[in-house]
Amino acid sequence: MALSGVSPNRRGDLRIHENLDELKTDLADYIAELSEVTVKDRGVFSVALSGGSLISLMGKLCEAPYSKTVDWAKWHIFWADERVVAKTHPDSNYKLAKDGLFSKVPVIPSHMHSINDNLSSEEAANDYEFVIRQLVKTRVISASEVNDCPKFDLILLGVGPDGQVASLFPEHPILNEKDEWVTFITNSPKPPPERITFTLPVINSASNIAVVATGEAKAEVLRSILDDDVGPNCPSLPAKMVQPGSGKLVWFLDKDAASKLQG
Ligand SMILES: O=C(O)[C@H](O)[C@@H](O)[C@H](O)[C@H](O)COP(=O)(O)O
Repeated sequence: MALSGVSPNRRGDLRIHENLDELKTDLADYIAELSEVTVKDRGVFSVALSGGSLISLMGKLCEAPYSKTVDWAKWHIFWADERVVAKTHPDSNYKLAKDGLFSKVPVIPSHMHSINDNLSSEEAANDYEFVIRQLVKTRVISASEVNDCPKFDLILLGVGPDGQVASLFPEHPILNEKDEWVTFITNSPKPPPERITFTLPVINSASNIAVVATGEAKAEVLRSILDDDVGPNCPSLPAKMVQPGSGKLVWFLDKDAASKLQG
């Protein structure tokens, strides 16, 4: 595997790549392997995605060998955050993932669990939580052994330059949400304003979390998130609050994004 560095970090494993091509290959290998192991174990693979650059960075999954070797029919796809717009709108994370990935591989359309785009933000969040609850009952999504949360097999996240993950933004009161699985915001600092998002307890209950960040514009915030010496000064960076209970956390970075990390 062409990596310039794989090192354990107190916030998870850091995989730092020489260039985007290496990162894309490593990310595709990682997802394909988790899919294989999980399908063998549970018969399904529940994966939740964000939007942004993550989707194009996952693009190799649609190429050989992954396009043929991954058991796409066993995937159940969710959105860790979604913009409350029509599914056909250019801002839709569902549309981004469908156009960029899932229209190119044989996933089962009914396994793409997108939000109901006919509802208000609040209703869409409640409805999405209900959908997830039903799928926990039928074991499509596992249940956490330690709390009342769903346990997704894999949650894939990007990071904003402000330390945002999913649609959890710095200083926002929903960072303290403990009871809901899915919540909503109507004042996102990044447009569009209306979004639904998984809450931190749901993200942190996943079996595996992969955070993917590339480019120099992310270097400063990644230092605040990952380096121990700057830790205490930035307590409310959402990406820093991604700390799985018993699951595994892996950071996929390119060398520009990792350029300010000290340790
Ligand atoms: O809907 C969204 O806005 C995304 O889900 C968001 O959480 C994204 O992942 C980050 O903002 C990073 O985006 P980039 O990788 O494009 O910088």
